Amino acid sequence: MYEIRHAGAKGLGVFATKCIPTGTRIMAEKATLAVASEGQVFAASRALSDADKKRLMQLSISPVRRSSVLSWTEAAWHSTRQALSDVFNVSQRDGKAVARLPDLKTIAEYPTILSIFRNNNFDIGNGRQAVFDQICRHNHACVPKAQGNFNTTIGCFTIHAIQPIDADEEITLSYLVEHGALRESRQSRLREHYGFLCDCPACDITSKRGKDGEQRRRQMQMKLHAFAEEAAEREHPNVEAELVVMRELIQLYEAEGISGRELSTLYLTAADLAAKAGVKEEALRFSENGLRIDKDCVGTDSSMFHESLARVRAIGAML
Ligand SMILES: C[S@@+](CC[C@H](N)C(=O)[O-])C[C@H]1O[C@@H](n2cnc3c(N)ncnc32)[C@H](O)[C@@H]1O
Repeated sequence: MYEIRHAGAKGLGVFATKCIPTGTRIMAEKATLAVASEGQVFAASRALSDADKKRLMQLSISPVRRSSVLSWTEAAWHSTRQALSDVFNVSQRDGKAVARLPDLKTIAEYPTILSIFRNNNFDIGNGRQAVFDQICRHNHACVPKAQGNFNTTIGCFTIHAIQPIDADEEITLSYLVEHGALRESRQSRLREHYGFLCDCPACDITSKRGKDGEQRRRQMQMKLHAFAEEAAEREHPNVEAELVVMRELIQLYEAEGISGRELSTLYLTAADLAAKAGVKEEALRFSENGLRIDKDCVGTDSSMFHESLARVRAIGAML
């Protein structure tokens, strides 16, 4: 249902080859390389098979990072540290074996490997980051068509359509953690981490869509701030007031086209508040919406979906 092809100035991208309905699992892929910290990238890359290493080296590098951030000093530091830890581990194991020191070619390509890692890694939970062969070809959009989540049941990172996708349309993900952020903050994070300026419809503030979106996001921020300040001053939670804010936030998110687990979380929080406030019908409706969106984002085989299901059951028990 997809193909990887050129996406203009963005490099390669992933495109739908037919209409993809919301909730479809577009990809499920095992990591080529997964680490708990950047310091482990060098060792992990050395452990790859030739075929995996070749695929890793074909992923994209940010021009910004290649030239200014990564240096030979960094490469030398990581490789020396790795060499020392190899010697230490091997001599720990059998007392006499000689560790294989990295050759010059391996050290020379390390800045490239680290650049590739930084430009392509996804959070897979438990403090680990991973790169993937095909999933890493998805480009960013601030209001994306798809979402990626790690599925521990199948040990794969999955990509699900969170909006209907037309044939030939690009399948995009958001690289950002906070989806309701204002344009300036989104742009500066993307520039700093990936070296590009986003020109997605939400970032084009010369258009009505972009201007309206920015206004909605400003409202989201204001509501969240006002709410946090008020909550900090209160001794007991004001369930009704929290519910009002949640309803407004849901409306703003939906109007902006932000879907995915950000929205299901809002719905489930609102369902919980509605149940506590004794607004039964709304609690049921919000629970249903939250669970449906979650199912669309991760699938019923995901532990994330089962956690939400347990939450909905707990809400049901309050009614
Ligand atoms: C994870 S890779 C995505 C796939 C990449 N385009 C490729 O050719 O393999 C991230 C890189 O893609 C490019 N990119 C992603 N989204 C973009 C966007 N909205 N505008 C411009 N460049 C983008 C940037 O160079 C970024 O550093």
